[in-house]
Amino acid sequence: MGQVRVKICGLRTVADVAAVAAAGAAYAGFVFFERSPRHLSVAQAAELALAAPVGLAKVALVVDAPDAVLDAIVEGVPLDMLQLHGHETPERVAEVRARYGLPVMKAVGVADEGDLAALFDYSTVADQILVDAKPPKGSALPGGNGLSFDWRLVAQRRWLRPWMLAGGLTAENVAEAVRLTNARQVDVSSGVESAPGQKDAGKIAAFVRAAG
Ligand SMILES: O=C(O)c1ccccc1NCC(=O)[C@H](O)[C@H](O)COP(=O)(O)O
Repeated sequence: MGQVRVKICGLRTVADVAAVAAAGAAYAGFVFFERSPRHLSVAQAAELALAAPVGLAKVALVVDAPDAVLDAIVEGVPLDMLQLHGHETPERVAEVRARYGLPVMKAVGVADEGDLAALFDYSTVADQILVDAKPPKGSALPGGNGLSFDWRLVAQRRWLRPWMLAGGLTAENVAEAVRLTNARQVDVSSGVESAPGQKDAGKIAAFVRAAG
């Protein structure tokens, strides 16, 4: 594993999990959002999670999920972290942490300076922060859109909790993103795909190498 910890999000097959593990990524992300081409059922995610080697952290991504949905995911899938990728309030983040006893990563969309205060607010309650590009208005997906934001907005910033940089990262630009922001963790989905929802083992390996 390199110095920068990598999360590959939106895995759909056991072969994806094997590719992520072989590349040396730290986290594997499973998406539970029906409109996404990366959506998994609880049974599908359980199969992938059970195929993950020790040391690869398994993250379940949900969007404004009610307790009943989270209950089913947490009961059915062996997990290491929950990622909240909707409009969950800081109070909801605290509630989810307390209810499930799992670390919670809150995704925060960034487009301009005005979005930075939310990063601080969530860093007081979440275990980690995912600093992602804000989805364009009317976008079908709250994340996984392959769009970057201006990395200079978060360059060299510090928050109270560990954070990951996301949004439009690829093997070609991740080293520059890390250099500019000093991110110690990065997250990618569409940048390691050959088509929406189709992970590419070669792109995964190249991305993890390039992240450093
Ligand atoms: O990936 C999805 O389909 C998705 C659906 C609903 C909410 C969030 C989603 N992805 C979130 C992620 O963690 C992505 O890895 C992150 O937004 C970066 O995506 P990309 O710009 O495609 O690398």
